[in-house]
Parts: sequence; C-alpha cells; structure tokens
Amino acid sequence: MTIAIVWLRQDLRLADNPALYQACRTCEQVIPVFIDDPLPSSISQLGAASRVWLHHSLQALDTHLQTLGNRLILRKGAALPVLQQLIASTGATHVYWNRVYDPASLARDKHIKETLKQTCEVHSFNASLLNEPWEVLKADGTPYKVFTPFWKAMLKHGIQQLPLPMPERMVAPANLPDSLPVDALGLLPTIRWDTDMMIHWEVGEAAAMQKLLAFLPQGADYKEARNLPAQTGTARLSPHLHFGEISPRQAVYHTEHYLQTHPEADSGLRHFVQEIGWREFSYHLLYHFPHTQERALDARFDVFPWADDYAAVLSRWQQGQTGFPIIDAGMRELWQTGWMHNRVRMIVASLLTKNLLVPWQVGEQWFRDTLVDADLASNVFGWQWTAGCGADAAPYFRIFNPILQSQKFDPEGEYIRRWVPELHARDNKQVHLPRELGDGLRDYPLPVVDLKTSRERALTLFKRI
Ligand SMILES: Cc1cc2nc3c(=O)[nH]c(=O)nc-3n(C[C@H](O)[C@H](O)[C@H](O)COP(=O)(O)OP(=O)(O)OC[C@H]3O[C@@H](n4cnc5c(N)ncnc54)[C@H](O)[C@@H]3O)c2cc1C
Repeated sequence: MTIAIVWLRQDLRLADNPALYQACRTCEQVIPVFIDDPLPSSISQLGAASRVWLHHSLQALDTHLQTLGNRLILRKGAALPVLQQLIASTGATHVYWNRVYDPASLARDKHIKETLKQTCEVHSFNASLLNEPWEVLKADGTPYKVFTPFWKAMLKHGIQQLPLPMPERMVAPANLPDSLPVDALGLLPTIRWDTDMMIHWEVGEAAAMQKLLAFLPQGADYKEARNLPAQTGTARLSPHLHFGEISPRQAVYHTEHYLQTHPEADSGLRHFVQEIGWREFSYHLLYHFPHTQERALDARFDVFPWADDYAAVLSRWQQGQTGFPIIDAGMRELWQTGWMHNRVRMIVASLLTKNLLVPWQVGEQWFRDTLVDADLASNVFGWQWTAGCGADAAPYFRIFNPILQSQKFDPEGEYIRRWVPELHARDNKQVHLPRELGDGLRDYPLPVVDLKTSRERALTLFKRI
C-alpha cells in the first residue's frame, strides 16, 4: 500500500497543485496536511490580518476536500516532528510538498527532506512561481538587480505552461489521522475586528478563479485604470496569490486564453502579466539576497541616519491622521479592508521613509501586520524600492508629493471621500489639500510634516550617502 502525505503551505488549492497532483497519481491513498509551524523569521510568522485570511482559506480548502471524500488534517508545532509522527501513525510511504522560498523555510525544508528520505520517498515542486528563482540568471550566472532585463530573460525562458488539472481521485485512508479543529490554531483575533474586514473578501480557490475571470474583460483598460485608486482597476488577486489559492501559472494561462479571442485587450493584459513579473522579481531578489529581509540591498543604507524619535508621527501615519488626505485615505483603507491600492502604497511609503525619515523596516512591519496579502518578498521589495535602497529602486530624489499625486490620480477626490468622510463636503480642489491653520475644520488634523522642508532635508541626507 502506498500512502502519501501532502504537506500544504502556500498552495491552498486543488487545481494546478503539482505536489497534490503527483501524490494522487503515484500513491493509492492521500493525506493532505497543513502544519501551523511557528518557524522564526519565516513566512510562517504571519501578521494579524493574514492569520485571519489563513483561517478562512484553510476552512475553504477543507470543505473542498470533503466534497471529494477527503479532508484537511491540521496540526500545530515544528514541522519535522509533526511529519515524523504522522508518517509513523499512518504508515505513509511518500511525502510531497510545493516549495516556499523564504530563507528560513528553505533551510528547514532542506533538513526535513534529508531526514525523511531515510525512511520514505520525498518530492518537492514549484507551485507558486512562473520560474524557479535560480532558473533565470544573467549570462555571467549572477542574479538580476534590474527589472527590465530580468523580465526580458523570463519571457525568453518562457512563462507559459499548461496548468495541471485537479486530481481526479484523492482516496483517503479509512482511518484518517486526527485533526485539530481550525479554531484550535488560534488564527482569529479575540476581539473580533476581523468580521468588518472580511466583508470585503471572498476567500478560497473558487473565489480566486472567479475574481481572475471577472477581471479579464476589464483588462483592456488596465494600464490606465491600475493607477486610479477610486476604481476597481486591478485584479485584487494578491492575497489569493500569496496563499496559493490560485497560481501565477493559472493567471498567465487564463490571460493568454482570453487574449486569443480579445486581441484588443493585448496591451492592457500584457501589462497585467508584467505586474505578475514584478512578483517574480521580488522572489528572485529575496532568494539571491536573503539578507534583504532585514537590511537594504544597497549597503550604503546600513549607515543612513534614519530618525529615531518617530513614535508620534508613526502613530499618526498608522491611524490615517497625517493631515494629507490621500495618505489618510490609504492608511484607513488598509486598516478597514486589509488591502491598499498599489499607487497609494507607494505614496504612503514615500511619506514615511523620505519626508518623515522613518526606517523602511518599520513601515514594512506595519504592512506585514495589517495586509491580507502581506508577502515577505513583495513587501520587502516594495518598501526598499520606495525608500530608494533596493533593486531597481526609485532614485533618492523621487519623493512622491502626496498633494500632486492625489490631484493626478484621484482628481474628483472620490477615493479620499470614501475613506476620509470628514472631508466629504470639500470641493474637488480643496479635497486634496491639507488643512490650514484657522480654516475651521476641527475634526481633520493639521499636516504631520511640512512637505517642502522635509523634502529638502531628505534630499540633503540622501545625497550624502
Ligand atoms: C510599499 C509596498 C508594499 C507592498 N507590499 C506587498 C505585499 O506585502 N504583498 C503583495 O502581494 N504585494 C505588495 N506590494 C505590491 C502591490 O502593491 C500589490 O501586489 C498590489 O497592489 C496587489 O493588488 P492587485 O492584486 O489588484 O494587483 P494587480 O495590479 O492586479 O497585479 C496582479 C498581481 O501582480 C503582483 N504585483 C502587482 N504589482 C506588484 C509589485 N509592485 N510588486 C510585486 N508584485 C506585484 C501581485 O501579485 C498582484 O496580485 C507592495 C507594494 C508597495 C509599494
């Protein structure tokens, strides 16, 4: 009798899941397992919003598995002893998993593979990237640090593959091992702020695919619409991609399929695929430069004189009380929905790191705790890019002006009014502007910083490094 354990992590789906697919093809019985492993400094250290997402995603996966006569086994603890215990109690002959790429998990998984190989067959696969981070390198064998040549090389290497179907059979052993109830993982907060946040989301594999298919018909406008935070101009797939409810391979495949009958959407949807390329790039960078998880890629920033007395301004930024309408709209959107529009992510990150000189790691940590799509590779990359200390980074003199950005990308103030109701009555010109002393608008704060002087101070400091 061959029995496979499929160890699921960031691949919470049944379709296009190579580990699950191969397990079902090779073995007579299959046991899908998720382990809540508190591995330090790894992607397992989820922030509060992501933990909520994970709770619902595990539930959705279990329901899906039950319709196929199987179920998800949940365990808590260090992965190796949990897997060893499961192998011993079930007589499993094979263990399958899809790779995750943060440095701590990679090291753990290497050790687990070497250990388990002594007693059973172990196989790992790529399920969350278009190409492995080590597959696309420069001609001299070194990793890319600039996106455009990286993406050209990716396209040359090939990004289109046929996604795998859902396994046809997934026979569970007669005596499935015990599972913890999902509540026992303690992923939901004790004070239930999550219910309001989750009104904005449908979680799980079916919802992810529906969202992709609903987005494609509006893809022709993506290039312009993706910059307008008041519109639903992007796919909002990031949490689904992060937890592997859908794979980038599926996203690219369905996009290409759609383009065959809708060539007019070519330019918009190629741009969308390229954005998925930025996700690949961030994984490429984290894999080849693992220290960037904590330190800037540009070593000169190790000695940058960041502010150290920033608690008060940080708190105003976190609460969406900076007095800059577009920033406050973004920070409140984040708090209420667990997501923020990409354009606004760049604007709020620029204010924090450049005008307020708060270290990028502090902003990255806040995003990690509050985003449902918090992703170590993409988050670190986004913060270092905006702070000017990462790969292909925004040059030091690019300091986003939140008023000009707001006027350009939210011209009617629709996004601002949605999230900052106290500015509702302002006209389309005034809605972008900070409150001025004596203007009578008591329930909206004065600006947290003077844009002109803080910009000059940042430019002076950045020029010196
Ligand atoms: C400071 C900062 C922090 C960020 N933190 C994260 C994070 O923790 N997790 C995360 O998934 N993205 C992060 N991003 C990237 C980007 O903002 C989100 O991926 C995007 O807003 C998700 O919305 P969407 O799915 O509608 O994107 P779409 O525009 O529909 O793009 C499709 C997919 O492409 C990928 N993508 C798009 N833009 C980027 C990008 N700039 N970098 C990497 N991947 C991208 C995402 O997986 C996204 O779901 C960050 C950006 C910045 C500036």
